[in-house]
Amino acid sequence: MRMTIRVAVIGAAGRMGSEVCRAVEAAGDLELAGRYDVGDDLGDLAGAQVAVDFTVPDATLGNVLHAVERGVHAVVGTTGWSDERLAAVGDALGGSPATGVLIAPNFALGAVLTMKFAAEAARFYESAEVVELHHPDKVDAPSGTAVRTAQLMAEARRAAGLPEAPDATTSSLPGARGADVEGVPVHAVRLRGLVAHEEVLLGSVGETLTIRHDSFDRVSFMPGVLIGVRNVVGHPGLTVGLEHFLDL
Ligand SMILES: NC(=O)C1=CN([C@@H]2O[C@H](COP(=O)(O)OP(=O)(O)OC[C@H]3O[C@@H](n4cnc5c(N)ncnc54)[C@H](OP(=O)(O)O)[C@@H]3O)[C@@H](O)[C@H]2O)C=CC1
Ligand SMILES: O=C(O)C1=N[C@H](C(=O)O)C[C@H](O)C1
Repeated sequence: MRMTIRVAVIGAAGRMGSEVCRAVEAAGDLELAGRYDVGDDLGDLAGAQVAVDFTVPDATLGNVLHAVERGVHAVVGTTGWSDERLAAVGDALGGSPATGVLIAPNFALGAVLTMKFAAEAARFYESAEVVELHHPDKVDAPSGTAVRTAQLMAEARRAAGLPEAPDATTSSLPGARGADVEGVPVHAVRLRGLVAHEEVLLGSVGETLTIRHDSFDRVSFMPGVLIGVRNVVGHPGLTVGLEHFLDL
């Protein structure tokens, strides 16, 4: 029989954090030990074994370090992770080698598969662009998922020796061609009514391939978050991306 895992949620009053609290409370093998939001003292994280963080890019590193220093595993969905910030987590884990941290830009299983399929397909096409579409209350652009998708595609294109994608643009309004993520243009749409959506566009002469994922409800992220919580306990060190817990 599986032991109950005690979970603390940081950002518990937010859109994702409140959904995570509901999912943890509904899971028979998990116990919601504590809810924390802005201004709260994280203290001992209510004796939790795993802290789940869905806060803001400026707060998440501090929260993760707080957890790791106390030997509390962390599952992190907050975006805005740079190589420097990831390295800081790695350094902290050096002093707490039994602790695991999972940082994933997207916990929706379809979004994880989209990233995988996009990376797989990228080397076969001349042109590659990413469009992400989100609710207008999102504070960062482009989305962490879109940046990761573009990075994976760029890596695959480089490995295959593909040249730069064709683009004859010589004059444009600022932003018209999107953000340049390692040579892959990423476009961000903010629209009331949307939740989280991504389209990967690939093209060669005479054909295009579109890979699209839609999260219509934040409940779509919960199976992935719970997989993260259950697996991070047995995976010491830093894991980036839920795919590593899905045998992908
Ligand atoms: N990986 C994934 O699958 C997903 C990732 N995300 C990411 O998760 C993050 C949160 O998204 P979302 O829930 O929509 O955002 P919300 O703004 O709804 O929630 C964030 C919550 O964190 C609180 N908060 C801010 N600072 C702190 C702090 N220092 N300590 C504790 N709590 C704090 C906010 O309080 P206040 O509002 O008062 O500032 C708010 O309640 C974003 O980075 C988003 O991109 C979102 C969906 C899926
Ligand atoms: O803010 C959101 O809503 C989301 N953020 C994550 C991201 O930036 O990739 C994941 C998902 O797209 C929803």
